Amino acid sequence: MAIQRLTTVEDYKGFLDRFDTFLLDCDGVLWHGSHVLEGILETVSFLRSHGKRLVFVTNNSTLSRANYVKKFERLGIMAEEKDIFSSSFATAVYLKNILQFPEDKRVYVVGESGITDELGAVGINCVSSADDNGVLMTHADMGTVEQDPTIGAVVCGFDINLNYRKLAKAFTYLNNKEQNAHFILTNDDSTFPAPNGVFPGTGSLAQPLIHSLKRTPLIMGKPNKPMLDCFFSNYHTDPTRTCMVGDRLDTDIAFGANGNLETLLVLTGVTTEEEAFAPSQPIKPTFMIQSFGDLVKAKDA
Ligand SMILES: O=C(O)[C@H](O)[C@H](O)COP(=O)(O)O
Repeated sequence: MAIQRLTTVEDYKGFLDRFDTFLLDCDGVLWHGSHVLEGILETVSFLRSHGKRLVFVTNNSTLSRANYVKKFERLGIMAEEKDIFSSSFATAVYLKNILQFPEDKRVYVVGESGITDELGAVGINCVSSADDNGVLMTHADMGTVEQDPTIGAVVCGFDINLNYRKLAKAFTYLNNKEQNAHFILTNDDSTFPAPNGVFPGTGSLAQPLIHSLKRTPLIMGKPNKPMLDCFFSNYHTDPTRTCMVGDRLDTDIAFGANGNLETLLVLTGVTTEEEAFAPSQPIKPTFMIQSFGDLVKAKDA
């Protein structure tokens, strides 16, 4: 099916009339870091005033839902925890409900507070790697990294303070065949969208572990099945009236397509128009728009 390009006020109005619920990716759609993209605040208010439901679906694991609420508020967007669905939350739900993670085991977290907070909120004991932030490792230290029999899983998310000491610990826990700890990535994004371009993302940061262990981790985030299953068990939306909006074909648009939803690609993030239209591109959005913030122009229709 050809991608429907939305460019006129009539296109925007026709598009909005088709849906009641929008699942919105965050980085690259709403904001870059702490910079809200043009027209987003107005579009969010306009959609809500017309009874549209907005759910924010993000692979970014660095904040808990409680802290996302604060971030949204700081940026001028009202949101409640129930409106936010993140890869950290999905990881916590998965460990608790699907793996029934044992109470006497702990999770070693290579990542930021979003993961430890969400795991803690469902009663899972964590060992945060944040204690090793900025702690350099020497060759002599290599003999000091010890096994920890209480570790039942290692969860890796985005970690701006990733270092060799954290990798050495995660490797040691995961390499113990008897312990057989679960290996979970919050998401597999190759790049991380920032205000001035893209940087290595969670999937790239986890490569040293994947390569050295020769183990395939379970990947929670978009577009993978665990996130999808977790989403549909937590939110009951009519799939025919729900649209997934994102800036990446390989995560957001694939996520929507895997859930049989229609999709809208925005061009304010990672995927370019050329990539989306490339004949060799297997993942195609239903719709494409320059920016989600353009939709407020439907007011004038
Ligand atoms: O590497 C990452 O963690 C991701 O690139 C990033 O956090 C993506 O978040 P999203 O676009 O799903 O909001």
